[in-house]
Amino acid sequence: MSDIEIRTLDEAQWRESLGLFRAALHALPVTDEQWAVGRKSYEPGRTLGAFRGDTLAGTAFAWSSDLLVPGGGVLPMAAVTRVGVRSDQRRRGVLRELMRHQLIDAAERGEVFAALRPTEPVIYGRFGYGLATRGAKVVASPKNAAFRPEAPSGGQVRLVEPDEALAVMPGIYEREGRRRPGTIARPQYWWTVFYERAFAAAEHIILAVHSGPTGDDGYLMYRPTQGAAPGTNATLAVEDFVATTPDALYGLWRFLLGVDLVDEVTVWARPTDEPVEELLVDSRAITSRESRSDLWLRLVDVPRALAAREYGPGSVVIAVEDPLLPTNSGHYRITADGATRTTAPAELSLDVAVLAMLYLGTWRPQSLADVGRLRELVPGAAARADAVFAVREASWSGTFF
Ligand SMILES: CC(=O)SCCNC(=O)CCNC(=O)[C@H](O)C(C)(C)COP(=O)(O)OP(=O)(O)OC[C@H]1O[C@@H](n2cnc3c(N)ncnc32)[C@H](O)[C@@H]1OP(=O)(O)O
Repeated sequence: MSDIEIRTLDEAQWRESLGLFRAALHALPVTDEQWAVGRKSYEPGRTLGAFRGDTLAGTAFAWSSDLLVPGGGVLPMAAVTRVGVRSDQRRRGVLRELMRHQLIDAAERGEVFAALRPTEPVIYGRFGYGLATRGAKVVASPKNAAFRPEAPSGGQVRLVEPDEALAVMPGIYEREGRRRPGTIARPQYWWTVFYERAFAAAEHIILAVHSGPTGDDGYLMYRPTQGAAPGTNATLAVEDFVATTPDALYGLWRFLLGVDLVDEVTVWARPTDEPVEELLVDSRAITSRESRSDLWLRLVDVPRALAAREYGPGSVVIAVEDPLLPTNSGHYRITADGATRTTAPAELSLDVAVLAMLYLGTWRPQSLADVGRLRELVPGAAARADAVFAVREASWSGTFF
């Protein structure tokens, strides 16, 4: 019997919970001024507190969001964040209780997925989360970045102030930014944390909106950093880059690489399959492309999740093990026509966290079988599953939370 009690925290307790989370990340508590904006980022009913006696020992939070899956379906998802346990309460099961309650709560709300971005990759696999998308950090040197004559010319780019940004960017994101599997809904609370908070603190951020033939269709948010030594140029660090049409995407790249007095442009987490180098006469103007972890996914309702996505040719029967949410455990037949429970013998056997790694097509079943993450019970089944789970373009999330 656990000595930890999990309760849903009310509004009066949110600030203490945020203080605990920030302390877990070695940050100071928020000031009154910061809290005036920060409190607006809390969705009611979704902050959990773990109590040992009267002590708030740990906390976990989630926003109601959704996930776009291969084939275009959009299903409800808990976007989990602000997870922390007091340093003097650690490694005594507080996180385990929080995760268990949070997943049961998500299931009761009808959420098909939960997702997060961990501080450390070793933490969440045991709760059924797996790395489901990867992103590319792209670094460019504008000095050598001459564009090929056939590169898309792009439309108009205009710099905007915070008020206009907040009026147009959420709409652009929903209309234009949700095409790839792995992209998630950004609730109003998200815009509060990532934009309103930065605007209120007068942080140095620049916002640029791209317009094409049908209106606003992309935008950038970046932070310029002045070089430390006299006479050195700035670095532009892009943190949010939204565009779906190639014209908006490459028009924004053209704008970025054309800003004066800049030595380096870094773009955080673009999809891994965008050939930016091919815009340029000298492909080495893209000085590095680093693959990074993006979204960690948890299938909360495995039957609904499997039934929701589209599949490639072939068929395979998988056995899924989910000790934390045992109703998910069982055999599923997956074919180009869909996925259903079955009593047929399994050909592959895997943990629910490994299923999350396959679900958006980022990892091939065969390559995970090769490293022992899933078991091939029938020879050739993993290779068949490669074709079944394959996706047309790389899945990607691109939203930090
Ligand atoms: C989505 C997000 O918000 S990510 C942010 C996560 N928060 C942080 O990183 C802040 C700093 N760290 C912390 O607050 C805590 O150490 C936490 C939340 C990571 C872990 O909380 P704890 O209460 O100590 O975890 P708990 O005791 O429930 O551990 C559960 C299991 O995870 C393991 N575990 C927990 N944290 C870690 C870790 N950092 N590294 C390795 N293993 C870990 C435990 O050993 C235990 O293993 P077991 O399944 O073999 O028994």
